[in-house]
Amino acid sequence: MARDKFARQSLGGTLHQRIKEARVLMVGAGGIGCELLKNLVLSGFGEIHVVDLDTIDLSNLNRQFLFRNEHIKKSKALVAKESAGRFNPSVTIEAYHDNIKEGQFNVAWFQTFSIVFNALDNLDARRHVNKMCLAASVPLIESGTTGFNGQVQVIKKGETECYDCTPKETPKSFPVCTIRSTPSQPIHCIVWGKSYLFAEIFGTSEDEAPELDHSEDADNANEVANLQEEAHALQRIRGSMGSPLFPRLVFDKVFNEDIERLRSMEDMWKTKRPPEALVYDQLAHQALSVGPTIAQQDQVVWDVAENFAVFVDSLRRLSNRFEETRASAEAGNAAPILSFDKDDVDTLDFVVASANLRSHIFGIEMRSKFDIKQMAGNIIPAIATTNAMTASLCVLQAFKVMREQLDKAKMVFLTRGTERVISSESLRPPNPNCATCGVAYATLHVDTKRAKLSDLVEYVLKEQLGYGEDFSVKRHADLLYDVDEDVHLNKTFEELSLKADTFITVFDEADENAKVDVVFSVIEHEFTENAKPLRLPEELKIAAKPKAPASETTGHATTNGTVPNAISTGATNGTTNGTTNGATKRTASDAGLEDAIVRKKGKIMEELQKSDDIVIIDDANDGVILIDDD
Ligand SMILES: Nc1ncnc2c1ncn2[C@@H]1O[C@H](COP(=O)(O)OP(=O)(O)OP(=O)(O)O)[C@@H](O)[C@H]1O
Ligand SMILES: [Zn+2]
Repeated sequence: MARDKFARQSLGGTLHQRIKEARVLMVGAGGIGCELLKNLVLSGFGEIHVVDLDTIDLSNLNRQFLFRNEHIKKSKALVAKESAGRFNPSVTIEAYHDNIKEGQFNVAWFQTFSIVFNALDNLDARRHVNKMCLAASVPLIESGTTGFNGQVQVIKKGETECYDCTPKETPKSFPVCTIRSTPSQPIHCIVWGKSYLFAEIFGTSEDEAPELDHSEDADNANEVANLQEEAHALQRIRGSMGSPLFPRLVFDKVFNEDIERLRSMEDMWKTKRPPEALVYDQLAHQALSVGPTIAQQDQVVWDVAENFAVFVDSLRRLSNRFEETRASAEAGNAAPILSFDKDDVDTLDFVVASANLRSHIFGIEMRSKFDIKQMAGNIIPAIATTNAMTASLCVLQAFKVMREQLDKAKMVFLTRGTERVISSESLRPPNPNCATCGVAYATLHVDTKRAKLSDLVEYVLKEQLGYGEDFSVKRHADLLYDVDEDVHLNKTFEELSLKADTFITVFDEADENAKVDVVFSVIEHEFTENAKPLRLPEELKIAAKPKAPASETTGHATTNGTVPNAISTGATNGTTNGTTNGATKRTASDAGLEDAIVRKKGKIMEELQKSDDIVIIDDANDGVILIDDD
């Protein structure tokens, strides 16, 4: 019996053949990627390319099941290829231990794929692949999970929303004054412990902390100046590290002196409870009865004396480590710096105790070490089941794209706590004002040694594409040309470093009928000597910019930078989406099922017609699986 008999029966002859001939790209071989690669291999996708820049970590093993203990520190992409390859020897897997943003993965390379799968964990890489798929006109299946939530989005140039069509939330940050002067929640005190106190004593200065938002500094200039002075004073105390007085000096500064100064600013506390400074000697006395194992009790909330004991002890542990690094720095190594790491118990204990002491001062609820570890490490637990379900939904959506049934493809959500675990929404059309997909993509063949910017401006843009006088040409934010900036016109592409795979964007600034922005990707090309040294390889028709303002997006896709993708619990809208009433089922011929099987399945198909839920039927007799997720 042919190995792929059941796959063929389940998928239908046409789709099965397409899958076999497909060349697909999977970016990211982590939590979703491992599951997805297994699914792709077992579904019989003919050629799968896997890109991942990372190596395997111990913490990946609980859910990234293509990896085992012996693979730690090895390339994720290469090990994933090795492990998944064994599931189906007729599938070819190519692995790249590299960043997808590298130049070798250019538009021409993306164009060689039938479909691309994103299994990434960050906005930047996701946005990059989104743009490359638009430029290469390849469909993209975007996915992400966070805890129990998952999401799959089908993106096709010109037909659906792209990843950038709905704005994504940037990582959470807090105004400096909230963290340094007026905390009101445990997270404010945790960020203070981690990004201010720990950083000032053992690391680099707080200015570099991503959690701190300095945009309101100008409005609070006086207080910001005071806070800077406090930080400098703390750095002076850092000089006495190693002395037995060090814990007392730090404690008195941040939990007493600075608090008394804040408390004296009466205006600040008219509507809030003023902070209450702590006294070192009092707590030192109470802490005498605290047991030595308190720091190991991570599920209980420690009282003030217990937090004090852990504060002093972790400060001592960290100071010793710092001194050791300083000694080796003097021996010629890098300057001593410790960084916060949720898995480094000394740094975690210090942040937990400092945050809780500060919470106590401001009348904020204290938290357990376990909770603070999650919050300080921005940890949302990754759940293997969510990854597995999301990866399978990616493949089901890919089937629709490959059947050329984009109208049936859906944005799919996984949520917990709602009536339906899986819900879906129709794909939306592109947002005409999207800066990523509301533009035209084109390639430009160029002999970069001979072609000048003037060839692009005069010959291609004005003569061939009909641009007027008001337009500008940029590479990222660098202005190369506009009507007032013509200094580069006589320079060659090479002189302007416009090498292969560079993107050049042309912005039409005409008052009337302006064209949409065009993104050209430069492709190095050889021309005969007399020919123009650059040309458009294909005819390019550029649409006019839309006139109406963008319609309000309802913002179902929100992302929080650390969270892998466009997910927010409240927004997945589980119960109202994903109605499947009236969904048409695959016909027998479409499915390509053999006659006998169709007869056998007649009853099941009838059942399917009645059902309005996702159905997966496994027939134990002949192994046929009918999957319907319309
Ligand atoms: N620019 C990039 N190029 C290639 N691979 C990338 C890029 N950015 C992220 N990745 C990969 O995407 C994968 C995402 O997987 P996942 O979200 O499970 O993260 P993880 O690092 O494996 O786990 P965790 O972050 O939970 O410890 C990772 O393996 C990561 O290396
Ligand atoms: Zn878009």
